Amino acid sequence: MPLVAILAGDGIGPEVTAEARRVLEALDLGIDFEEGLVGGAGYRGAGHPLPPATLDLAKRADGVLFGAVGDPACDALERAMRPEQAILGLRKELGLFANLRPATLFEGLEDAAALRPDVARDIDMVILRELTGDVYFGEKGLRTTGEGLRQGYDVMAYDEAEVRRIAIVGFEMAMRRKKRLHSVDKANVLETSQLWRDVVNEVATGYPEVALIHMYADNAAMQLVRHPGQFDVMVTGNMFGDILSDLASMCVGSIGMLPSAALREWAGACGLYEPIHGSAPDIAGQGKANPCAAILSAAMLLRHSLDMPEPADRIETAVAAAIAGGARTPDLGGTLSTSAMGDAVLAGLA
Ligand SMILES: NC(=O)C1=CN([C@@H]2O[C@H](COP(=O)(O)OP(=O)(O)OC[C@H]3O[C@@H](n4cnc5c(N)ncnc54)[C@H](O)[C@@H]3O)[C@@H](O)[C@H]2O)C=CC1
Ligand SMILES: CC(C)CC(=O)C(=O)O
Ligand SMILES: [Mg+2]
Repeated sequence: MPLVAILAGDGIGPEVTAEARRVLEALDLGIDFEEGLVGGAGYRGAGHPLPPATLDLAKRADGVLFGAVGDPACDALERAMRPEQAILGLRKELGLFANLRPATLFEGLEDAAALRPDVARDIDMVILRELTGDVYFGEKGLRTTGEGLRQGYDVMAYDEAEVRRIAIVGFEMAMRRKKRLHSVDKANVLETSQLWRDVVNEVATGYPEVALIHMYADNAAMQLVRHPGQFDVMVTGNMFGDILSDLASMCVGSIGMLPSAALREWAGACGLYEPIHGSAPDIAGQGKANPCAAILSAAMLLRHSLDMPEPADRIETAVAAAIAGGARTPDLGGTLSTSAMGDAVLAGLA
C-alpha cells in the first residue's frame, strides 16, 4: 500500500492540505496517510522546524504532500529555527532538484487573470525551477565591513553538474511537449549564469530537435506579461524560478491555482508536492484560501510518484469542471470558502 506523508505546516497549509486529502480519500486508491509536524508547527510541537521524525517520514514515504510553512511569530528566531528552513531542508535532504511548476489558464478564469483575456488565453507552460542550489543554499551570513558597517551576504553558485542535470530535465520535458525551451538567466552580469548558459548550450547538442532560446531574467518577467503564450517549458535557477512562478500565477488568475512537484529523478521516484504559495498569514484561519493548488499538487503526486495517471486526470478534470461551473474562492472573485471549493471539486469527481 503506498504511503503518502502529509506535512501540512502553518497558516493556510493545513486548510488547503485537508481539501487535497479529502479528494485523494474520495478516490479510494488504497493510500496510507501519515501526518508529520513541520515548520512553525514543528518548532512548537517538537522543538525543530524539521523534526527528525518528520524527515524520517518523508524519506519512508512514496510521496510527500506538503502545505506551506511560515509564521510571523517565528520571524525573530535564529534562521536555523525558522519555519522556512523546513522546506529548504526537505528539498536538500531528499535531493529534490527539479521543480515543475505548471501554469495553465483554466477555462472560465480569463476574468480573474491579471492580464487581458486575449493575452492570458494561450498560457499553458511549465516553469522548471532548479531547487537545491543557487543563492538559497550558498554560504550566507552577516559580517562587518572595514568601515564598520553591517553587511549581509549570500553566495550564488552552481557547478556544471547541477546545471547539466536540470538542463537535461528541461530538454526531456521539451521533447515531450512543444520542443521549445526557454532558458532564463542573467548571463550579462553573473558568472553563475554564464556557466549556466554554457552548460545548457552543451546539453542542447544532444537535442537538435529542440528550439532553445536564452533569455535574461528581467526580460523574461516582462515577456511573461507581454506575450506569455510564447513560453512552453522555461528552465531557470532557484531564485529566478521562485520569482517568475509567482508572477506566472497571476497571469492565470491566482497564486492559489499553481501546484508544483519537486522531484529527484525525472520520473517515478518519491517527490514532494506543494502549492507554490506560502502560508498566507493574512488570510489564515478564515476559510478564504483557495485549495485548488494543493488539490492539483495531489494530482501531480499520483502521476509522478505513484504511477496513477488516471486518477490524476480525474482530479484535474474535476478542478476544471468546478471552475467552469463558476466555483470561485475570494482570490478568484468569488465567495466560496476553502471547504466549499473542496466540495465543488469533489462533486466533479463523480
Ligand atoms: N513553500 C512554502 O512553504 C512557502 C512559504 N512561504 C512563507 O509563507 C509566509 C507568507 O509569505 P508571503 O510572501 O505572504 O506569500 P504567500 O504566498 O503566503 O501569500 C502571498 C499573497 O497571496 C495570497 N495567497 C497565497 N495563497 C493563497 C491561496 N491559496 N488562496 C488565496 N490567496 C492566497 C495571500 O493571502 C497573500 O496575500 C512567509 O513566512 C514565507 O516565508 C512563502 C512561499 C512558499
Ligand atoms: C521558503 C521559500 C524559498 C519558499 C518559496 O518561496 C518557494 O519555494 O516558492
Ligand atoms: Mg516562492
